[in-house]
Amino acid sequence: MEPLLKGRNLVKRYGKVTALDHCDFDLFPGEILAVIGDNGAGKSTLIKAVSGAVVPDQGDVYLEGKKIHFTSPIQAREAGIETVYQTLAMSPALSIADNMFMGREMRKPGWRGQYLRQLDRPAMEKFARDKLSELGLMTIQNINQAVETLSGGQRQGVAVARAAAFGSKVIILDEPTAALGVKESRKVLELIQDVKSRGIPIILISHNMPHVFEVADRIHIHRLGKRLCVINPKNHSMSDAVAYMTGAKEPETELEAV
Ligand SMILES: Nc1ncnc2c1ncn2[C@@H]1O[C@H](COP(=O)(O)OP(=O)(O)OP(=O)(O)O)[C@@H](O)[C@H]1O
Repeated sequence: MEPLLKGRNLVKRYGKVTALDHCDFDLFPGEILAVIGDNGAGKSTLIKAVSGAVVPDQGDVYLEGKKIHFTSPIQAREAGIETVYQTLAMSPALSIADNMFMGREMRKPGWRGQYLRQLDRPAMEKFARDKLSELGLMTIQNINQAVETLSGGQRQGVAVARAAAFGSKVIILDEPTAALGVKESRKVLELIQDVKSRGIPIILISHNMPHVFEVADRIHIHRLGKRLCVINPKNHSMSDAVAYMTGAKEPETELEAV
């Protein structure tokens, strides 16, 4: 099977620091791929390099087999790759519906939308409500509620719903459960499974091994700027994964147990 998103020989240097050191990457259709690694291993840089937030110094990125050259995250978004960063990039004072759109607002039909740029609020609210209910997030009662009044888990839910609404090909989640409690993390993990069941592959960066082992189909282990190996969580323990990550143990082959 051909990877949906593929990176080959990616290099990114920041001065003397090599954040990506001839790194390969593969995401296959329909899978949840976790990316794990120690602090500073280069996980965020890798994800940025495949989603247009960083332009690699060397190497190639392919989407559906075609070479791509994203020079901004907007281009990646337009190609169907949505990223939810840890910081969420939401406007707390704006409503849930407004946050769902952020730069992709729906305009009224006809001249009022085209010339006066008037927003089609009822259509936007319906779209936001539909997307949240598709992902089982209808505990949120009021779509016009400001995002700052939501709990951490609900906010993360809105961010994932936004990504799922617009990310037609790939969704990238950077530490989606890092700031959440047990119950809220559970909801986000369920959301991730829901998105997968709708056929959209997910890249999940996380330091939380139980969460990674619960949802991932494959685990890309990153060390010193490159892919060390890819493991199948069914055939490896969490302590194996941590040992590979930290260098306490070496895998037998790069694509071990894919
Ligand atoms: N914009 C930048 N300028 C300079 N150095 C950077 C920049 N971004 C990342 N780096 C460096 O590149 C290396 C890899 O960083 P990166 O954030 O990709 O790691 P990470 O695996 O995501 O780490 P963490 O788990 O701590 O978030 C680090 O040494 C980091 O200091």
